[in-house]
Amino acid sequence: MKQEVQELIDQGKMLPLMEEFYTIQGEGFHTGKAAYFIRVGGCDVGCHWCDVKESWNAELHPPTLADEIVSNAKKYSDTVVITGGEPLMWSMDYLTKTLQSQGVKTHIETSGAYQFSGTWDWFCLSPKKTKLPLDEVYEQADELKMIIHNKNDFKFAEEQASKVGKDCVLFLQPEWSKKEKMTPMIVDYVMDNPKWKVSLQTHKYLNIP
Ligand SMILES: C[S@@+](CC[C@H](N)C(=O)[O-])C[C@H]1O[C@@H](n2cnc3c(N)ncnc32)[C@H](O)[C@@H]1O
Ligand SMILES: Nc1nc2[nH]cc(C(=O)O)c2c(=O)[nH]1
Ligand code: SF4
Ligand SMILES: [Mg+2]
Repeated sequence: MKQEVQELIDQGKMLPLMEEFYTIQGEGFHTGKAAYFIRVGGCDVGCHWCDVKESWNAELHPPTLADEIVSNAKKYSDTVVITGGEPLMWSMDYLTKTLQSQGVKTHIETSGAYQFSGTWDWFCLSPKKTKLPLDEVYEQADELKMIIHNKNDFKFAEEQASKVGKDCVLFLQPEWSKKEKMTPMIVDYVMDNPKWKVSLQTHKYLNIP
């Protein structure tokens, strides 16, 4: 890669952009809210059930100027969701400051496995067993969204819930390929443990991005 491009990436002024789209937030606390999604490439957390494996190899996604991403995003929405891939693999400071300076709210979807950066109006933390969140990240979480793929994941969810702040909203979300089996178990679990809420990937039911 050219040195100038690498420098801009290091400064967070360029990011490997996989896709951007205006849709409805399908999951978690802000379900149902219109938002512009920015999907940044690169992830090595390695979830075997990941629903965007095409995002993993950052080299497949062209380095794109953050200023261009911002000027495009604000045409669509006053709320941007930055996801991936794993957005915290990259410095989010410049992108989020620029969005906020133009009156756009910044939301993130992250595993928390990389160094914290960015200024966030909403921080959704979705921890993974293969690469746990860094200690510094738990206190940032406005929302904890645990994916339930099998029964053992309830225990992991409780362990992770003990690490976030008391105002963090707690969600259990069925892993999509196991939803027929796990959703009824999540429903029972939430009725028995009402500090949790159910989150569904509603965009997949609606057949929207
Ligand atoms: C694709 S990830 C990208 C952001 C970040 N890498 C993360 O995992 O939080 C976006 C959200 O989708 C969730 N997710 C990914 N694959 C899923 C699946 N098969 N079923 C349910 N949720 C899934 C993740 O846990 C995360 O909350
Ligand atoms: N509609 C919609 N809502 C989402 N919420 C989180 C998503 C993600 O992939 O991060 C996502 C997504 O891909 N589409
Ligand atoms: S951390 Fe997120 S993007 Fe990375 S593999 Fe897991 S679900 Fe996919
Ligand atoms: Mg998704």
